[in-house]
Amino acid sequence: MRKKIVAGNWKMNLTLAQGEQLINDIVNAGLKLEDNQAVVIAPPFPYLQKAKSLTQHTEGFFIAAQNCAAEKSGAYTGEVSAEMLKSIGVDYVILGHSERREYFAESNATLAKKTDLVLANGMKPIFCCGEPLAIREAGTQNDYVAKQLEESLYHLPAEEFSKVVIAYEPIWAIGTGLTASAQQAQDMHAYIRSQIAAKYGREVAMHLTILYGGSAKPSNAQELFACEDVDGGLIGGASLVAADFTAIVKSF
Ligand SMILES: O=C[C@H](O)COP(=O)(O)O
Repeated sequence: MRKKIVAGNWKMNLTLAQGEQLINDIVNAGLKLEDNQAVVIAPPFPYLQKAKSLTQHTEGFFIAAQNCAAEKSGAYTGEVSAEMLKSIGVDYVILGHSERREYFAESNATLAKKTDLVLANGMKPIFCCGEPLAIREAGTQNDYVAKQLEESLYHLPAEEFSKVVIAYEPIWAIGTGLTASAQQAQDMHAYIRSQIAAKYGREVAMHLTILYGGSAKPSNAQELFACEDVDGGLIGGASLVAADFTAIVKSF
């Protein structure tokens, strides 16, 4: 059975005290997760260890970093390496979020390097892809996303690729209140799965977890998660409110 994930990407929000409160509220919400369901919390770097210690005894909870360096180690002031993240117990690393691509000029080639480092350190990448509005309006979103996957991931052998989680996040839906319709999400997720099947075979594609991200909230999560190829969500704004985030988790 495919792994289902609801991941909360806090982005650059909350103080440590607020984050601690939020995690405690989520952990104590009495969520009943099935064996194939996971909750992933992605706080800012300084809170990762705290987040780990608050969640490590709760079944089905994991921690993600929001980014990592493209180099292994050395004179890169301000950077955080994959090895460092592994050493503090991080499970997943979000890579290629559209905000990183746009504001920090992360290219598909850079993301290929980051993906390799995350995998080499025994963690799982949550690899983000998705098109801007102009591409969606031009109707070329499939080609755009296919290129992102090809240039950052297709160098991986099947065994390594199988550890990757993909998050489809149409940029026009992120933080805008404009959610992709369940049909738009399903169409893209099915397309991604078909591309992966063509590259890595049906078995790998059927086991691939593909998350949807972009203004997901309690009122639309159920409809989105009911889609055959949508295996959960990467949640931004709604992950900062315990009641909203837990309601989304309950929509599995
Ligand atoms: O990583 C999360 C996505 O960017 C979605 O953010 P959002 O739920 O605030 O639209």
